Amino acid sequence: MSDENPLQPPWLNAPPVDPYPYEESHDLRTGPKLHPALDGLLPYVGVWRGRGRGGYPTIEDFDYGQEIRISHDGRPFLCYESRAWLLDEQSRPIRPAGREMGWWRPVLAGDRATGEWEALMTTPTGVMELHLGKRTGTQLEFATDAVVRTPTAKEVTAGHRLFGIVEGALLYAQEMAAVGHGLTPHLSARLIRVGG
Ligand code: HEM
Repeated sequence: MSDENPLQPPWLNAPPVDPYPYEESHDLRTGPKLHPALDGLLPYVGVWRGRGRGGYPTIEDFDYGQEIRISHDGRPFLCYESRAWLLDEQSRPIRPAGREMGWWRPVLAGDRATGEWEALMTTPTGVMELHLGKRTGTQLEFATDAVVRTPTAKEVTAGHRLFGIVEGALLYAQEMAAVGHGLTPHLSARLIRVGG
């Protein structure tokens, strides 16, 4: 065992680094060139805003607003960021709701996209879903291969998500198996492009 303090390594005296030197973008007109393996999901890259309706057998139905940003940095994966908030009857915000961060990864054969995708999606409520999916046209269907939860998270055991681009809008429907129920709808929404 070294008696060196791991928080005081000898290289700490090296010069400081410049800010992160690479670009990422949700706008295909700027930033790095989209990796060709992402071409199939090119219409998803952007910032989206819209409304959705949610529910579950155990809770009251609710309306929500949502923003989703799908971006890339030139490498063969997409970054997925979502924030949602609950809406009252006048579409005024009630409170923040689901947030999610994820990575969508095309499965490659050599350099070429196969149409199959992998996704890792994480929530601040302690749930991490690992999805396997397939693209058909601009439609993307994901189903969980595994769900990992922190000890205090709600019991989520499976998920299924369908994404599509319909007349320029992003639509999705999300089902989950949770708190003793099998796969049952939780969310569906329609978002329009507001950036990118
Ligand atoms: C647009 C994003 C989302 C919104 C607006 C949303 C909204 C809600 C609302 C309003 C509830 C009722 C409890 C509460 O008021 O907090 C709820 C419960 C729940 N949501 Fe979501 N949710 C979202 C995303 C997700 C995601 C991504 C997951 C999967 C990990 C998830 C899993 C659950 C679970 C397990 C419950 C608890 C059900 C129960 O205990 O009966 N939600 N959600």
